[in-house]
Formats: sequence, C-alpha cells, structure tokens
Amino acid sequence: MTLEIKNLTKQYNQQKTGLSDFSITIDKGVLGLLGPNGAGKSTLMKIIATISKPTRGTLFLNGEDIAKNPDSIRKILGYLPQDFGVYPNLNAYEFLEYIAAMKGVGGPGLRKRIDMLLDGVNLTADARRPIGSYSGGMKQRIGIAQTLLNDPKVLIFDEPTVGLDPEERVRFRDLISEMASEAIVILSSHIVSDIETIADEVAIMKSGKLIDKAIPSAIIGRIENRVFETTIAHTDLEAFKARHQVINTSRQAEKTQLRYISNATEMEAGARNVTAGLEDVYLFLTQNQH
Ligand SMILES: Nc1ncnc2c1ncn2[C@@H]1O[C@H](COP(=O)(O)OP(=O)(O)OP(=O)(O)O)[C@@H](O)[C@H]1O
Repeated sequence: MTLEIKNLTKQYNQQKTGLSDFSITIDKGVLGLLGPNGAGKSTLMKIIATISKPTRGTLFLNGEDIAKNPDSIRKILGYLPQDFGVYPNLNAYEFLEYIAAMKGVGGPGLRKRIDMLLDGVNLTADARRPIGSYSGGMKQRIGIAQTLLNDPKVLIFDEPTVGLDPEERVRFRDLISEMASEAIVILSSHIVSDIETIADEVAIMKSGKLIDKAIPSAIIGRIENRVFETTIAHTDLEAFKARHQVINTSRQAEKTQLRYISNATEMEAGARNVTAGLEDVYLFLTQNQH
C-alpha cells in the first residue's frame, strides 16, 4: 500500500494557498502530521479523502491515479474530519448503522462489527442513548468508530485526540496500532507528545510545504547535542534571544529559566546540555525561517 503525492498545490484564492508544491510518499504505518495553524494539514487530508480537488499535482494509490478513479480510494477510506458533525437524535448504534448504509457496508457481520467498534472506543454502555447527550470527547470517539466501519486501508484522522482524556488517548493509540499494520494511517495533532507516541513516521509542515519527514528518532537526531537549559537575569533575555533560538521560557521571581537550541561551539556559562525531544525539533523547524 503506497500513496504517492507529487507537486500538490491548492490555491484557495489569490491570497490563500493551502498547499504549495507538496510532495510526499506514504507507506503503510502511522504518519503523524505536525504543523502550526494554517500549515496545510487539513487541506492535505481533504485532498487525499477526495473531498477537495488540488489546483495542481497528482496522487497515486498503488500506482493508480486518484483523480481518474476517486472510487479506488473512497472504497477503502476511513476519514474523521476536523469538524465532525453528528445527528443528535440518533443513538450511537443507529448512527453507525446509518453511516454503514452510506458507505455500502452491510451483511450479517455488521452488528458484530458495530459492537466491536463501540467496545473499541469504550461506548458500549452509552450506545443506546442519543448522541446529542454525549460529551465532546464521546462525540469524538463515535467519530473515530465510524472511520473503521468498512475495514479501511487508508485512514485519515484530522485532530483525533481533541477532547480525549489521557486514558482515551491510550485507547485510541492501541486501536490505531492494531489497524496500522495493514493500512496507511495519517493523523494530525497539535499535541506533539501524541504524535510522538502514536506515529511511526512524522511529517513536519509549514506554510503549505513539507519541511521534514522521518521516523521520530531521526527527526530528533537533527538537533542532538544542541538543546540546552539555563537560567539568566530577566534583563538578559533579549540579548540571549539574539544569540540563540529560545524555544521555551519560564519566568521565576528572580530569574528566567529557558530552554534553547544553539549552534555555538562555545557553551554559555552555566548552561547544561539536555536530551532533545520531538517538541524541540518541531519548534526549531517551524519557528525558523525555512
Ligand atoms: N476553504 C478555504 N478557503 C480559503 N482559504 C482556506 C480554506 N481552507 C483553508 N484555507 C487556508 O489554507 C491554509 C491552510 O489551511 P489548513 O486548514 O489546511 O491548515 P491546518 O494546518 O490544517 O491548520 P489548523 O491546524 O489550524 O487546522 C490557511 O492559510 C487557511 O487559511
């Protein structure tokens, strides 16, 4: 299973560009998309889900041109959009039956599959009450369940962990790991730690472009030995920022504590080298003028 995206551009209008000459090859496993607001994550996901058309560029799924045959991907797609709407009067069970009908999924195995999915997202006990009475996190979980109805081979989740508590995040991660051995899973999140724990590979986007794509450890390796922490006087902060890329500051009563990335071979007095994390690289790459 390979999705090959070449030179994708989405021009919404003269001022707004969603994607700009974006190319990426995605194989089976979980790809985490990281990028600041407006980076183009949702635009990319909508185009792959064939609900938005690119201005230019091509998408090939296992060598087949998606523009010529959108059904080739639609048949095997599960998609959770960012603004997922539910029918408030239906209960979870009825809602999943309804979506199954829309997707052309049926047959004797459907009941069992719905039961399994409701269990997978921990909604069995609430399956018979109207979705309108659900919390935000519960609605998100029914949104996740509907993506899995048709045993998809391409799964797209736009901000799936929004509203989920830590326990539900772990449950989601386990569910996705199960699916991902056989499928392409693409998910976006603003929460770097979620991406770090779920994704096999990470793609960092900014201003409609791909800045980096690799396994998390390789991405973190880009700034190995370059992350430091130190404490300085409040008044020295501006000068410090001119010398190094400060990625996090915490103002204490007397001093400012900060975390920064440095190219400098000479260490600042009192600074200590710390282990780099994905969040450091993410901030480094997206704050930088790339
Ligand atoms: N329907 C639209 N019409 C005009 N411009 C749009 C439209 N949808 C997105 N854009 C613009 O395209 C760019 C990319 O937006 P997109 O929603 O894909 O980013 P994103 O990375 O998903 O951001 P977020 O994290 O905020 O969801 C932004 O500048 C946005 O304003």
